[in-house]
Amino acid sequence: MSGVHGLSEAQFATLSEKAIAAKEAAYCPYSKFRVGCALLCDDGTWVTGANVENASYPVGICAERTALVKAITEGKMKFKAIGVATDIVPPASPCGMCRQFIREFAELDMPVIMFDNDGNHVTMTLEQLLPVSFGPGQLPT
Ligand SMILES: O=c1ccn([C@H]2C[C@H](O)[C@@H](CO)O2)c(=O)[nH]1
Ligand SMILES: [Zn+2]
Repeated sequence: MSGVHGLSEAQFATLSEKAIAAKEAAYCPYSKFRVGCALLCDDGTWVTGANVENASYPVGICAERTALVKAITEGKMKFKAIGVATDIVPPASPCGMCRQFIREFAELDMPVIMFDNDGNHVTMTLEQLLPVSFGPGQLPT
């Protein structure tokens, strides 16, 4: 496949647009740190999410897990890429909890594409972000 990180040029452009647009839905009155996430599902559909904070701070949820919970509960279980957008430079990367959450549902070579506020991006595979990871395959059947 031609294009960027295994995605077509059009898919990459849409991932960027959707992750950046998803920031608008953030509920982050405490941190004021908006995060948007877009998932490209393997059926070609898209799911987005944003961070949703809480007056009891630890109860808040990150954009990545919001998007994944939406997708999984819509029956979308496989993903080609995940895009994460923030308002900072250089781009933020998913927190440890989200890396493990993504690990449950993604191949280790799935690209995690992080967009900054200057129109630049950094791509890492899930395995690069979470090496020597623990996943469903390690549990006895
Ligand atoms: O990759 C990240 C990093 C942080 N946050 C959220 C959590 C919290 O609402 C705010 C500040 O940490 O940003 C995300 O959603 N994703
Ligand atoms: Zn997180």
